[in-house]
Amino acid sequence: MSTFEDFQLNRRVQQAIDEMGFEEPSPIQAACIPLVLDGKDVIGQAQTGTGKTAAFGIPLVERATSDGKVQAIILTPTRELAIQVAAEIRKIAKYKRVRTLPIYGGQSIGHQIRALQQGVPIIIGTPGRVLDHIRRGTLRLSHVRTVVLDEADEMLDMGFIEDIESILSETPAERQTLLFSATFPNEVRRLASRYMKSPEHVTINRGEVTVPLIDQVYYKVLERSKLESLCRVIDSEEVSLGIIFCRTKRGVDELVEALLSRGYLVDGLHGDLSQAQRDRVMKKFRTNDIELLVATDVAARGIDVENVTHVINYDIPQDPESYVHRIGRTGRAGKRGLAITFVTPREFKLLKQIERETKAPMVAREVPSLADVAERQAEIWRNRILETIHDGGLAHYRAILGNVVDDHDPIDVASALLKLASSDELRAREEADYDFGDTGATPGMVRFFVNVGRSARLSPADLVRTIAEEAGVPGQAVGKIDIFDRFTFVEVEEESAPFVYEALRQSRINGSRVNLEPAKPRSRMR
Ligand SMILES: Nc1ncnc2c1ncn2[C@@H]1O[C@H](COP(=O)(O)OP(=O)(O)OP(=O)(O)O)[C@@H](O)[C@H]1O
Ligand SMILES: [Mg+2]
Repeated sequence: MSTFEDFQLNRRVQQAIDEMGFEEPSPIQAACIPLVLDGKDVIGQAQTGTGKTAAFGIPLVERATSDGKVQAIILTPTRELAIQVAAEIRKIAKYKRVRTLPIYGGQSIGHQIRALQQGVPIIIGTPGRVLDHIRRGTLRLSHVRTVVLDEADEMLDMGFIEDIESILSETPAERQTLLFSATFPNEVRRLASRYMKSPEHVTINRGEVTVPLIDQVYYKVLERSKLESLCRVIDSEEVSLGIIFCRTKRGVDELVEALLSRGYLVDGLHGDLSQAQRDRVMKKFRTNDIELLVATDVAARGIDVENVTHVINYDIPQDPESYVHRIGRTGRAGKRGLAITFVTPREFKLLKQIERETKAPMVAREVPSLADVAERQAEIWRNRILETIHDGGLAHYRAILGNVVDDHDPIDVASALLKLASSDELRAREEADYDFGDTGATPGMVRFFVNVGRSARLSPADLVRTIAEEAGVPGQAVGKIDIFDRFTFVEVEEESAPFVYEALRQSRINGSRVNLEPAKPRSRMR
């Protein structure tokens, strides 16, 4: 096992690394730091969250001198990543006092020009803005010794390749070129040789591209019940910090709206927002002022936020690479995480392809019923209570309780406090927001119109039993059944009606589609 001392770094660089709390180099750092210090070209591949930034950042800072010229340029695919990489390198450079500067679109160019005039040895930028400065003559790369492409496979992909080539052509031919990513499709490796001189290939994650600390599960969902499924999944998980990925910007906006109106602490991130908005959202997420970040793939690569517990692919990613990077926003730097993927019937093939290519099995899970969610929330609260008792320090609160406990049953007192603390999260199920109106049923019952495809071929008795099973309610809760011609009606006890409704509103029995809706009184054919 190596230590950072083995690299015999400048005392002030070592001091900064110590202060960052890095005790020993991660495998990619152990392998790459000596090579980069040596001036070699490197293609570095290691799993998400394993310290690739410092693997190039440390040697760049170590080698930087103060001659007022740009010595190193790091290119990233997104503005957020440029900002983050700049922040990490600034920490490494804290005592050696090497200047760094992020330059990216959406930020005042004048401000960047003034900063560049001060002479900055390490620049971190997005390709578009870097090219902009080159064309204005405000950024000269003729003394660059090292170019880093972070998320290299993405940078050498269609959307960026021309810009990258233009930028590289501004740098000296004898420069050092470094490529880093968690994924390197073969065609990218081949392409990369055009820009590099006999590169060293460092691959840490042999065989497995995803991080073993990330548990991976999937839920089969129907397109139209996705939102409901998402809420149930979130409610039955203890999500302290999560990222939800959507395919489109519009999808992000719509989901943010829907989740906000249901009381979740969320905000959205995508490329159509102003830079000020993007900065504000990222800041809220990093400081845990929101619990859920809904984002497009703009947040899929490189973003490092501490303690992200869950990544949810609300829309399944379009290729295995995107999957690897998205789920890699959790399970970073040795922590555990859970990756959840929603898959609709049409997308099932894609899921299997992702599973095959990442060689990481995903475990199937059932979307929890409302009863499951209620039980999970009760369990979460019970655990919170036990932890609070265990942590102690309750004397102050005991004093506040005063003689309330003398005059009232302590269980009543505790229950009242739970009601207050859970701010209605645990409200009784019969109080839930289900008003089926007058369905013309026997008192105490709700009458549903059931539409079952013919191919299901169920006898009335079987239908009643199947409905109860699907909804997870007692058999006797689903009562009388009337069949008039093609129309089937069932009566369900009021208390069980929401479960039956939620479970069978749209589902399948024996492979045949079922549709259930509250009956209208006049359709009661007596
Ligand atoms: N040697 C180390 N010891 C402890 N923590 C480290 C070490 N190196 C890096 N880290 C921390 O680990 C986290 C992940 O690092 P980083 O963002 O560089 O990962 P990455 O490999 O670039 O991931 P991705 O592929 O997602 O971009 C960061 O918070 C970083 O500060
Ligand atoms: Mg990274």
